[in-house]
Amino acid sequence: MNTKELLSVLPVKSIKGTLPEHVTDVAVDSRAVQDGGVFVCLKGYTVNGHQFVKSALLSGARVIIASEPIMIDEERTAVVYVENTSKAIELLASKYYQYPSKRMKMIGVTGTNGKTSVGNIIHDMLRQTEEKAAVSGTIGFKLNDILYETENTTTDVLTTQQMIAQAANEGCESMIMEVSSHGLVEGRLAGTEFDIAIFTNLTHDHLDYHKTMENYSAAKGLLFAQLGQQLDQKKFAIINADDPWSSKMIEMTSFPIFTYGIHVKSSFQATAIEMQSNYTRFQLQAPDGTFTVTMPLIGEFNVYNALAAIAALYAKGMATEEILPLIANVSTVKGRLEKVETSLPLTIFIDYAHSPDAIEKAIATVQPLKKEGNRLLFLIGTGGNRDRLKRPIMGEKAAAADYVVFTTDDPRDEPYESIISELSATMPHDQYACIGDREEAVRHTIEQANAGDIIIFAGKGHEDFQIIGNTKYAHSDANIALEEAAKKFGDTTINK
Ligand SMILES: CC(=O)N[C@H]1[C@@H](OP(=O)(O)OP(=O)(O)OC[C@H]2O[C@@H](n3ccc(=O)[nH]c3=O)[C@H](O)[C@@H]2O)O[C@H](CO)[C@@H](O)[C@@H]1O[C@H](C)C(=O)N[C@@H](C)C(=O)N[C@H](CCC(=O)O)C(=O)O
Ligand SMILES: Nc1ncnc2c1ncn2[C@@H]1O[C@H](COP(=O)(O)OP(=O)(O)OP(=O)(O)O)[C@@H](O)[C@H]1O
Repeated sequence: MNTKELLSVLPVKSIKGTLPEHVTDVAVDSRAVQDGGVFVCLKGYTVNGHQFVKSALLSGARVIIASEPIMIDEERTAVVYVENTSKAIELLASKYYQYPSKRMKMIGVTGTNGKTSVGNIIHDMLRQTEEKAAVSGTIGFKLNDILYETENTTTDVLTTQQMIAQAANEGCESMIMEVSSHGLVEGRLAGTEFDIAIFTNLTHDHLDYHKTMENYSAAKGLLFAQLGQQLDQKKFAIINADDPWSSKMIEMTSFPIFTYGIHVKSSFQATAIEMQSNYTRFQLQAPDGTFTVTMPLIGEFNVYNALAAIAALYAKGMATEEILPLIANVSTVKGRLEKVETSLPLTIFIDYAHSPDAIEKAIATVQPLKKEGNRLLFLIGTGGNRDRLKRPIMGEKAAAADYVVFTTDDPRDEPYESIISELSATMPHDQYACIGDREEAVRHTIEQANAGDIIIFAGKGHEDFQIIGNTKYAHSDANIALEEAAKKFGDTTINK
């Protein structure tokens, strides 16, 4: 790209050295710099990117964008000084990738729980219609059925623009993005023009970062503010009317709103909900009529997720009648109350619940499936070095199960003891165990289970690793559970 054109979006303080006519790439990580590229030095939480200029130069950087003095040979590499490099990359990222979000319908999903579920349900329904679509979020970046790994739920601004450009270049008509509150606050969505913004819910999580629920709600609200002010465009907000924070989100935008809910009168309202062990049926009042919806997703929380997804497709221009066969065929989302297929005399679910509300919802969904005389066993862990305030509340919610195993999730540098003692601090009954090592905890859960029992292994969902210290170790709740259960129940026909 022409260097002057790229830099034209920046409020530049000064330039030292001679700018090359063209640059080949833009990078914020010295390890990703291309020969002839630009390296932007970002001050992170852990390290200061200005320290890595040498390594960027070795990889062939021709332009350094910095806010701190850089001592280099300006003959070969120019230094562009700006006030704030984090702000600079917000402007550069979309300029470099040519504002790719304008070429697709962009659907953003925010909320404490349900982002991955709603995003993947919408993506699955669009793919059923043969529409080319991409989805990004906690599970990764899925484009044309290929899944690429990503570091965060909402990736850094440069990766975000690069993914959107890749999706647009490969002919996608739509892209669904999970939008985290961290991503919004840190400008990772700068330059992303959303057409549809969805709010799932707001409950206790991430207060280590946001401190108060007010701050947390303001962060989520940014997605709706980011719909912008060009009111001649066809944009929509889709809001869970049953959530007490819904009015906060509604206040943030002037674009038309579709609400959804079960208890409050909404544009898309579910009534007469019938829950079965492998499907859910409900009556749907939609703006274009009343319909019966049958879907293979279970639990009241999935009724909310389905309503949000139906409303998104409606806002995108489909009639509700056309959407119903799609929701009837939708696949279960990986690691979200996902049943493990096995001939063992146990029902095992793998789930991603790691907030108090998600734990409550997962247990409430599965309890009614239990037969008389059987128990629901619930294993729950939580991450180390993260929101500690939520731990006792998680324990309190987990107590609704008949037997609880408290363990760790990604303990990182935190000792097992503090994690499990805080999780179990509010247990009102004695039917529980505290086992720091997650593998041992999974095996213990199976030891405790009797034929006919139901088990939920929560917190790891789709993840196939555990982070202990700084290392990622391979870990699968399902594989360990099946191996242990096969020993106990003498079953050898494991099919996960
Ligand atoms: C607290 C936080 O948000 N941290 C994010 C941040 O990391 P950081 O500030 O520590 O980065 P850093 O390591 O100090 O690096 C600073 C700069 O130096 C550069 N560098 C670094 C090393 C090197 O050799 N060369 C080099 O150039 C880095 O590329 C970077 O530009 O920038 C990284 C790159 O974008 C993110 O991956 C990282 O997310 C970490 C992994 C994280 O755990 N974040 C959580 C809090 C988060 O964002 N979660 C949300 C919500 C999830 C949910 O809803 O549950 C999410 O969207 O994922
Ligand atoms: N709408 C919902 N309301 C409450 N709980 C939900 C909802 N949808 C899913 N859950 C529960 O929360 C867990 C996480 O769901 P999901 O991954 O869809 O949420 P998320 O917002 O993407 O989470 P994260 O931000 O951690 O990636 C699920 O495994 C399930 O237990």
